Amino acid sequence: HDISDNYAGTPILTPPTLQLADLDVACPLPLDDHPSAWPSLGSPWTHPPVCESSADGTTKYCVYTNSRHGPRGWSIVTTPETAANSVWILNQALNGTTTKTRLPEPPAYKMVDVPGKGKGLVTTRKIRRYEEILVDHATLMVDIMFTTRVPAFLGYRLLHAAVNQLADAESVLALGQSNTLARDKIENILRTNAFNAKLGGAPHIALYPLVSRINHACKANAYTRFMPETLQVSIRAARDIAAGEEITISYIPVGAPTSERAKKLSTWGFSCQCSLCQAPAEEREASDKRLGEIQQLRDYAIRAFQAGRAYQALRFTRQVVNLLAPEELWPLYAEQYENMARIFYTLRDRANAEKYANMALELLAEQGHVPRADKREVERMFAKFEEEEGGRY
Ligand SMILES: C[S@@+](CC[C@H](N)C(=O)[O-])C[C@H]1O[C@@H](n2cnc3c(N)ncnc32)[C@H](O)[C@@H]1O
Repeated sequence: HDISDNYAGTPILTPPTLQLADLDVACPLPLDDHPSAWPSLGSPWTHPPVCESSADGTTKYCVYTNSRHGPRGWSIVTTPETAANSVWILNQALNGTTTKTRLPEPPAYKMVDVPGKGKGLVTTRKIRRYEEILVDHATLMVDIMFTTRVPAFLGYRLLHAAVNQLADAESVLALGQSNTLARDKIENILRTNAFNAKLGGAPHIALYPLVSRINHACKANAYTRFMPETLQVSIRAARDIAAGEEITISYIPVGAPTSERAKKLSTWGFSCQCSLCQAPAEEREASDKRLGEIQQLRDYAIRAFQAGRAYQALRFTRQVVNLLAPEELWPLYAEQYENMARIFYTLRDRANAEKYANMALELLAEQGHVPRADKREVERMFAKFEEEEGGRY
């Protein structure tokens, strides 16, 4: 167990994992491209599946499309089993779950050309901290194993079918393509824009065409939140955002110094034009020094905690908290408060454990990660500590 492994710690864009709940629904039988399988009465899919086999012949991967799902249609490239296990998403939509988020009209954002970055989204009015700016649907999802197991030229055929069968293929085809490794247009679009996600318990990549227009910043003013029950992604403001300001998210976990950031961002094939990456050398050095110190103290705190030196862990964690504000590391507060709660909990200091658990939960609730901060959520957090640290002290 790792002290940083808590539910505040979801990285901002190194795309978080969407874990679909094990729902108790009747599973349709896996459907593939066998001639007897289509037309299929009452099929959840609007097109007959198109399939290819893995190079070793052991696994079939198919394209499944429901062109009426969401604003642009939904295509998945996956195994017949995962597709069968994912039909409940479509049922959820029919039940109205997906449409319950009503965002104010007109939208609070618009797409513009941003010098040096291609397209980007800017706000059309002032946005309050934690306010929801937009909600987007997964439009294309691809099993990660498919990308390595099916021979490339056959794989590209399926990817193109998956996009062409969408109601709005253009929303995908028009996306940025800045990856240097890709040999195919859709592969490039996926490499430039997709998030990691889980579908039916299996790792997939997922494309959210509107979210994909949001550029990266090291001190981002917005963050992503996943809604596993609908596979939607919501973008919320991390701080107050002025009208006309560009909306940004961090593509990598926050808090890394310049050289580490450059290395992580190099997979997107761009040299970062965010304010911190472009800051004068002295400013960048000062920031790197603080970020290095924070990284080190977070590490010390974990090690002290794991070695049973709780008071030392507490001291390091307090120092971390004091260093977060100058670097605008807002996403890390809830995580650090939760760590404080965890340490006090293992020290059997119930009053302080509750105080910090509440501080963490209030932030998480405000940010939309948990439904509310109340006694039940505090008890859930403590039960998690008990499970993870039980018997350690
Ligand atoms: C997910 S897309 C973002 C939207 C993209 N600008 C577009 O025109 O569709 C990622 C690509 O945007 C560009 N980009 C994103 N953030 C950037 C930044 N901070 N500086 C420069 N380019 C950036 C890079 O080309 C990157 O590969």
